[in-house]
Amino acid sequence: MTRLIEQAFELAKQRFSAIGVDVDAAMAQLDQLPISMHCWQGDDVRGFENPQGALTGGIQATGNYPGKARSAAELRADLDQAMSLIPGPKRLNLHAIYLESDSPVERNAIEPKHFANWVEWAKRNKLGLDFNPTCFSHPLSADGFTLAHSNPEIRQFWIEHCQASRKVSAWFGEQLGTPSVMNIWVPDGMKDLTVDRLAPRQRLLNSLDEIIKEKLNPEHHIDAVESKLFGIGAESYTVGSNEFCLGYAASRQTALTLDAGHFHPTEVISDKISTAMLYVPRLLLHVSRPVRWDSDHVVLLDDETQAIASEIVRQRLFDKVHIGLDFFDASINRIAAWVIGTRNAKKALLRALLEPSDQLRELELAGDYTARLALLEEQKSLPWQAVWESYCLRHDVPADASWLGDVRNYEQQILSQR
Ligand SMILES: C[C@H](O)[C@H](O)[C@@H](O)C(=O)CO
Ligand SMILES: [Mn+2]
Repeated sequence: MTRLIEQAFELAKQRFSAIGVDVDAAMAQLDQLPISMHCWQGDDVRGFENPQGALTGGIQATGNYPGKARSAAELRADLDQAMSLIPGPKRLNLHAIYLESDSPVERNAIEPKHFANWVEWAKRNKLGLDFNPTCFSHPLSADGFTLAHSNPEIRQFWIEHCQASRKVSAWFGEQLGTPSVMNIWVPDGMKDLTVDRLAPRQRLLNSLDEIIKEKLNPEHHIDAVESKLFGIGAESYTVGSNEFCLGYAASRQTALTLDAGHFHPTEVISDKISTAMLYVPRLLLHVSRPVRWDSDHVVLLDDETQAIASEIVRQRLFDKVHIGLDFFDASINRIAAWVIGTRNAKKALLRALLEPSDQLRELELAGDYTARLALLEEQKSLPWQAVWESYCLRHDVPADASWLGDVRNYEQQILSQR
């Protein structure tokens, strides 16, 4: 098998070289593009603060596949398993509710020490960490408002949670030598007709200003804000809309988070990257798959995932776009969900890196749209898969679907005992 893969790779290399693509350079670039895997796929966004509590905030993990992680140690073991089947660099994106403590800790009192095991694990596995305050699944978010709440005490509680989260995030960056991107997403919104659409937005803006006012070292911590169109129970009005977050990120020069599931069904974030990059210093992507709505299905190697990857590569946005995933599927093996989604995101990046972008750009500039379309379509069937398989072998992970056997074994031996 290995010999066949290497032979196919050598032939593929020649085919790509014939269209001016340096395969070794493409693979080297892929090695510089970590994907931040989201911890919350492993336990249906429950966390370890109050795992029995309800998941609120208008998001939902549907399905009841057995074997979800019940503790941070189990979640780390599951991540180890998933990561061993995904080639190349990875990061982990943590939510505040994944803290570890012997006694209850209020959200506004979280500290770096509550995440010490995660940092140790990340060091051992040479991973960067990213972070998120958790502004949902809590009694003080029960009426659908947090940072935009009309009650100043509740608002202050969430401001303090986000401020405490920034300290945790900056500590991750300092400990691991790579900045932690901290994404602020709030579920604030209204189910029905909303009379005052301005005041909550004014309050959210003031809260965010309060949160980011302490300057932190950008080598350790990056602030990002994530917009949304609607959530379950917040169908009519979302305080942190796209316009709100784009305006906020542009005026405060924070990063902007674009989630593939947070727009109208025919809108795509691949087309938003180039606009946003004109106004904000950085982007965080939540690569996801909406099916009819923000359903957070496992990422496929589909047209939009490819378009997102192509946009990053064509515009050489390697240092400005942070790639994260955001899906939570509880209807299939959760580890397989991570592996499928992350491998697909990486395949899309590799395919984008194997594109003769300069040639295509020249054709476009010359107005030769016929050749542009012809080459774009022909390149889809170039032997990128041979390069992918060789890339997997170099990283000592299964090149083909045989990774599923590893997941099945783990399921039998570990998950079935939970
Ligand atoms: C759990 C995440 O913070 C959440 O999915 C958020 O990023 C989001 O996309 C909400 O719809
Ligand atoms: Mn998201």
